[in-house]
Amino acid sequence: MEYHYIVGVGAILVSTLVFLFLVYSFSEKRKVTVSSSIHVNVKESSAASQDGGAHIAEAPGSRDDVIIVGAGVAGAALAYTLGKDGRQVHVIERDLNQPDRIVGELLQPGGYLKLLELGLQDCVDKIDAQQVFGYALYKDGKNTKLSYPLESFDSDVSGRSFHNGRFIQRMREKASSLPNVKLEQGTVTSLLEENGTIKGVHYKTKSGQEFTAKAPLTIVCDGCFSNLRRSLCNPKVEVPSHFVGLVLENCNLPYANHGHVILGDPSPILFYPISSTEIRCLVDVPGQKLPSVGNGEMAHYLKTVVAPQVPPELYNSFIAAVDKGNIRTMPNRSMPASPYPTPGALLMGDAFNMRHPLTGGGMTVALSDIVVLRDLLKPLRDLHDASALCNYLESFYTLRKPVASTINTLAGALYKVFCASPDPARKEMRQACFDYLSLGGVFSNGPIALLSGLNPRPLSLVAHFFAVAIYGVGRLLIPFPSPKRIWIGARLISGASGIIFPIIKAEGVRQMFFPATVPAYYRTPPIHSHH
Ligand SMILES: Cc1cc2nc3c(=O)[nH]c(=O)nc-3n(C[C@H](O)[C@H](O)[C@H](O)COP(=O)(O)OP(=O)(O)OC[C@H]3O[C@@H](n4cnc5c(N)ncnc54)[C@H](O)[C@@H]3O)c2cc1C
Repeated sequence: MEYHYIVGVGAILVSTLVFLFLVYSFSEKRKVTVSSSIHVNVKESSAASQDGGAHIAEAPGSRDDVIIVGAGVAGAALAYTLGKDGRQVHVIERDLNQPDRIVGELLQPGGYLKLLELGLQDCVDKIDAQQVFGYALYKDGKNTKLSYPLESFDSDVSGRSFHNGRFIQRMREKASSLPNVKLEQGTVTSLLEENGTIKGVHYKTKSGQEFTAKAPLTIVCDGCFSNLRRSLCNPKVEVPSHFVGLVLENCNLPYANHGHVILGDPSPILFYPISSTEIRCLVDVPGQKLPSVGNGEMAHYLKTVVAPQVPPELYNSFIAAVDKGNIRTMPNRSMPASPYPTPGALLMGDAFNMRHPLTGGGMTVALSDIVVLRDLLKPLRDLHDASALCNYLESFYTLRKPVASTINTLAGALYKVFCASPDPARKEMRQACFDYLSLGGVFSNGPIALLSGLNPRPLSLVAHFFAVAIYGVGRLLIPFPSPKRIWIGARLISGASGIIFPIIKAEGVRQMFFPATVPAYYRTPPIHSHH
């Protein structure tokens, strides 16, 4: 064990030094320019303004400061936050009934800290939410427990898992309890654009009536299937896999109040509690195509391929859940943030940025972004000077990066490492990752602090990622390196680089590692805003 520790510590040191050197030389060579120009995709959004003619009624009482499209996790939290800061907020949500979905059920402790900062922590009360204290990781019949480093926090600080719809309903109620927040049911059909500035939205109520709502700032939070983001960003969506969701009843998790990740074949299987009596199981199915639920292929797949890999304590409940037949699926989408800063509008939540849900990071990123935006908007009394505001808010894209890019990169990289592969180098990397985390101490605390959002630092992420790779190589080469082992080791390192560097590149090297060198970082609030 001691020898493993020494290899591990050496691996961390070497990886940090090598990475610092690489980043330094990369950033010297490549001057990444962050465009400060205002880019509006006029073609797409002008269609919106054309039909914004006289036949559509203007919503009554439109003295709103902010329109929020969508009252999901991001929209509801944002509505409360801006409402509390005294803004007149108009939220338009397609369906105000309690959602029933398999997404957004595990809030990492870092996300809970953001709820605290926003004063929304009571939204996880009274919904039978379960505290989560860490993860259990399973591979080939072995398992290891990874606790969140929560020692220095109050006892209420932990992860929370719950029914997503209950959580959202609590946040919607809380937002609409503020007199200056108006929550309305309606479907936003398009953005209202005039000369490159977004002035509001067109929306339809359930009865088919069409309205226009106007406000100096429109924040689009219409979620992962966003229809409205097209004119506000360059959406490059990838769908590496799907999650298949089941609810297990009448069983206990091997580690109570922990998430369980099975490093399965072909890819990971997750379990976590969503109430005092229910356990969510999410089975990752790689690729674009899913076995059909309708014709029984999915049940067959779950019983023959997945069930044998489920921990024995959960096996019977897993089979019972498949037999019961309430099988839900969702695409696992990932999309780096790539906004066109547009006067009068902003994207937030999944409409803006997505990452693989393996690490349960989506809500934490959304809530963390809301804190950044709230702090930026706070000094502004008036939001009417759209272009000055847009210019100022470009700093948002850099200020959010340390947290968002760490969580995003970890999700993408961990998903790749955790998938089974016939390639011996990838197999070594996966095993090295499991063994590295099993070492405990700094080897598990560092990565779990990243995953939980408690300490999301990009440099720490890269250091641990390459430490895992170097640890894997060290074990291959010590004590007897053979040519074959050297070859596998070299492929392991190149494979690891091939996983993480493209993700970091998409996140933006400079914004991620040197945010203070991005000019927009220093934008100050516009001074003269006219009323
Ligand atoms: C399978 C899966 C599992 C996940 N698990 C987790 C997890 O455990 N932990 C975690 O932190 N994250 C998880 N995520 C990610 C998380 O669900 C999202 O990051 C989060 O829900 C984003 O919030 P949002 O407000 O952007 O979108 P949503 O919560 O989806 O809200 C969007 C809202 O907009 C409304 N809307 C859409 N279009 C319109 C329109 N035109 N007009 C009006 N309203 C509209 C919708 O009705 C909806 O209420 C998971 C994602 C997936 C796919």
